[in-house]
Amino acid sequence: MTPSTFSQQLWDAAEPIYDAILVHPFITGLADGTLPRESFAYFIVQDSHYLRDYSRALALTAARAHDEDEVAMFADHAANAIAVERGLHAELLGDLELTSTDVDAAGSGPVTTAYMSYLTAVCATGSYPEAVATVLPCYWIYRQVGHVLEAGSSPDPLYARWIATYGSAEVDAIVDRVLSVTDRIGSDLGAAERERCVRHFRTTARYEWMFWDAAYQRLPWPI
Ligand SMILES: Cc1ncc(C[n+]2csc(CCO)c2C)c(N)n1
Repeated sequence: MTPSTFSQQLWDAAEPIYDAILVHPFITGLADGTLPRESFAYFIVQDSHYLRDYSRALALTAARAHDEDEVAMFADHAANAIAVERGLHAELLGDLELTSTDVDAAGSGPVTTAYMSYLTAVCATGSYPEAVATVLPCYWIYRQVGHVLEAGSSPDPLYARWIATYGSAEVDAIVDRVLSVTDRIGSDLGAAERERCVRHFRTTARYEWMFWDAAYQRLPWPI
């Protein structure tokens, strides 16, 4: 069956990846509280690096938009990603007894670097629809994962606090807006560009799985 909307077409292309994320031991460990603290710390440290560059990718996306509401929306989300990095992350790092010096000393890991590089490359050199498709899994997968986790929260108060951020109604409204932009763009895309968008979406959805997996393993650079 042909998907009814562009966002549905994108989601269909990445659904097996999303299903794999839900059963990944990082996610099940957050939910039942068995995730080792060291893996969560790796995640928060890497996410601090990620959010700095994700924010810049959103600013590049904003610069490519033509509709001024969309310019304002992506620019606002770019500023918000920095605010999260400064607020929630600083607080969680404090609870983990880590500082911004530790974040800088750890540097960006192999998966973080690959994911950030891909985001930056597409948002800087691709079309506006390609940029939107590339940044979308970050929003959408976190909202869906947030909802699944929110249903049972976590016996660990630190993990419960993190879960509450992404399972919120505020995140729902943000993602709904981005999805309606995606569907608007999709209505007049040619087949070749549509296919490029599907590939970008699938690639960054894969990076989302790899990001959880790297944190679970505390993956170092191999050399
Ligand atoms: C690896 C990784 N992927 C997605 C998010 C979630 N996220 C980051 S910024 C944003 C909205 C725009 O400000 C959302 C939903 C994350 N934190 N880390």
